[in-house]
Amino acid sequence: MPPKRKAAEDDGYESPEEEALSDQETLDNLKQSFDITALSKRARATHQTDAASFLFKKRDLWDASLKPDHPTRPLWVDDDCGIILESFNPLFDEAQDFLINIAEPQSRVSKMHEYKLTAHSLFAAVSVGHSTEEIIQRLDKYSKAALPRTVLDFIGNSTGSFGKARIVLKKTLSYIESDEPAILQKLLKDHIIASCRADTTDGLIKEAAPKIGVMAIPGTKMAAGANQLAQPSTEPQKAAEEPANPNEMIAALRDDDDEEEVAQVHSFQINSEDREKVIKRCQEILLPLTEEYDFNNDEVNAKLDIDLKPHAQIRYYQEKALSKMFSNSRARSGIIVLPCGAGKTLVGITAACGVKKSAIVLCTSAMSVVQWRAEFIKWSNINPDDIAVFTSEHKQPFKRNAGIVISTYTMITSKRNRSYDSEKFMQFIQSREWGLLIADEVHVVPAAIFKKVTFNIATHSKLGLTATLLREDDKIDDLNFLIGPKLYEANWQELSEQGHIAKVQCAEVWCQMTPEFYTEWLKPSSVQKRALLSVMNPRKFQACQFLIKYHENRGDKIIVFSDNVYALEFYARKLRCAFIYGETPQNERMRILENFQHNPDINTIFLSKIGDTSLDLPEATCLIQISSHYGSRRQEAQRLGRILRAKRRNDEGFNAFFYSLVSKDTDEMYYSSKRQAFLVDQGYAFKVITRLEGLEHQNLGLSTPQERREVLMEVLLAKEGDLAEEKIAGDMFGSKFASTGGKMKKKAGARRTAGTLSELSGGQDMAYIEYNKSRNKELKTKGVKNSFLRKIQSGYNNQKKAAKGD
Ligand SMILES: Nc1ncnc2c1ncn2[C@@H]1O[C@H](COP(=O)(O)OP(=O)(O)OP(=O)(O)O)[C@@H](O)[C@H]1O
Repeated sequence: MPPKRKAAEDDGYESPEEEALSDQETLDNLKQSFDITALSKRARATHQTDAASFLFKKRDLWDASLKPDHPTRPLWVDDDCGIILESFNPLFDEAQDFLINIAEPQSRVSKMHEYKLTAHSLFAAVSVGHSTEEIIQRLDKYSKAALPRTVLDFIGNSTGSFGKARIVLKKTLSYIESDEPAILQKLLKDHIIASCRADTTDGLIKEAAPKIGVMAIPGTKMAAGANQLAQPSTEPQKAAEEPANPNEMIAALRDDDDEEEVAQVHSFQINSEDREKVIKRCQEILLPLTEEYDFNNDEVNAKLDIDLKPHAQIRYYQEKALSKMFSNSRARSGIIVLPCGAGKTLVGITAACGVKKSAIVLCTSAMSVVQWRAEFIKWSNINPDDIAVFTSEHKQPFKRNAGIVISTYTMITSKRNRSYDSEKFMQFIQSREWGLLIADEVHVVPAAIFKKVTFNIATHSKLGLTATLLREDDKIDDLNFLIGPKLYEANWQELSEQGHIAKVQCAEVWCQMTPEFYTEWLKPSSVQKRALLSVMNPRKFQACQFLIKYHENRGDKIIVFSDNVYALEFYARKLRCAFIYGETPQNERMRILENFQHNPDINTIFLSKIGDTSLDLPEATCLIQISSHYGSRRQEAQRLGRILRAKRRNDEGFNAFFYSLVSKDTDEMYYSSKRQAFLVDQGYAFKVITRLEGLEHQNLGLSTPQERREVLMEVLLAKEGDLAEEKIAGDMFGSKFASTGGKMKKKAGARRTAGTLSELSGGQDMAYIEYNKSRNKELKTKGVKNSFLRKIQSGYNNQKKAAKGD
């Protein structure tokens, strides 16, 4: 055996010699690597000060540059712009608040969070007011080691060119605006941009810059605007939880007014029809424009009479997200990422109340359109007649000068077979300017579709809403250009700890295939046939029936999801439950959903993938997935979202349950771990249940060989149509994903631990997280009614005062 290297040279990575270790040694080493005491011993032997640093590749570099007080600092930055943040560090909260502004969260498991600095994240950082110096200075403050040269260069190069110029509409005319005239001169040297110039001014247009709104005021308790970030609070979490007194904030603004000099802003006008061309060109020459709407000064478009109702109190994270959009009394286009059920709809409605101009909301399905309309009426004082719904069933525009249109991407973009009424409605949309476009579930919208949307809708600002900025086809970056940068992304675990979304126990239940089904599965056949055999596995059926009984007895309301409609119908009929899929008429859907919500005898419903998104069923507390779409992380997260909004989430010890039933030794196992990757990155752990205790003593369906053979025969005789993916009218994106065949970006696999059902449901040593009820109450009672909107307005009033020279 070759001599082993000395411990002092051991860098934690295998050398060829080490690969030759005997099996026993490898096993011992493996055991050791999971033993924290052994890790510490090993670290001491190699003269290291902590247990983990030797695990990182760049140890030598970090050894040389580690700061003397590094244990008190919360993060590591590697030279590929990766950042690892310790969530147990006392500076965690403020470091996290900062990182969320400048970097992309990659993974946020319980002890370590991973971020990455990207050109887009730095662009977003600059667009919400961070300077290059501030980013470097704060990153250095939190870093355990000196920042690598490559990182400094990357930040310098990216921020040096990003966000320096913006495209704004003033009185419906388009301007390129900047605080630095040199930037505009540089742009005008480009012949394409120069050819799009519309004004004949000699030089540049110069005017007083608008006052920065309340989000940028030092000492503001709530907002996470630029200045607040520049001067971090020592109690960031507290700051987030306690809504500020609006009067104090307005006073702070006034004090501020007296001291500051009036800054200048420079601009030149471009032809409105050349907007896209200029935006594209600026991206090509690495001077991308931010897009902002000066809605307060838009006197051309009619004002929309809309405000939040007094009972609407936006939560701190919703306000944080919105403050990124409205931080200088203008509406900045971009994307807000909040977990499913965290209230993206109210964020969109609040944005519409802030802009107070006609707005258009685009959703992925007609069902979401209905829900958006209901939410507008619930949360805002808008006159219902000012909301026009544009779907295949409704095509009546609003009558007054300003209003809201709610529609689907399909209605706006598909030209084929448009009826006369649809054509008329489209003309209505195309003939006017919109203050705000809200793009719901924006991650599913293909770039080509979104281009059609922007072509059809002349809008001053765009707000994209999503829970998972994830696409299996890796085209997510397109959104940065089509809508704008990501403005905010919330932390799922934090919101669930605070009771805004439910705490969920996730489990993967392995179901052995019955011999006769597995024999068929092993035979050469189509992917779809094998998939159907896996879903229709009688043991999976029994597991599903058992879990339904178990959870109904606990008082849960259960949604069973199946992508495969054949299986959906079979399971639902056999278990005498209602089911909804694409072809279920709207009124029947509503009847089933209403019964599920209010009828104590209807506790389980079956849904096809039409229920994946936007379905607001706060009664649901348990979710069972029997068939799903390949390895789609997006679908897994969205399905989980159906129970994150559980009404009972603040009951003491309450947990929602998410089960994925997987037929053992089939493709389902592979896809299941892929699907879980995103949720694992959000800090969820999946337990694997290999045996459902008590299942054998239950009187379950498909228990006789005769019954099982019959089902097998049915499956084998299933027609092509029964195997095919469900096509949903209005869901133009589902088929797109089918074409990816479940292929996806390489991502970390799921973290799985062994477990039993009783452990999950609290029978054994499950550690329930007790929701802090009083804190949630406190959040509610201390919320300042419509304070956010008042702040937008107060920022504007101060701006007007400044302009008048008050
Ligand atoms: N500030 C708030 N105060 C009270 N209830 C709220 C607030 N924000 C959201 N909710 C409620 O939370 C639930 C979930 O909100 P919503 O449907 O907007 O979630 P979502 O983020 O759009 O989810 P999904 O991505 O799954 O569509 C709704 O019942 C909504 O009324």
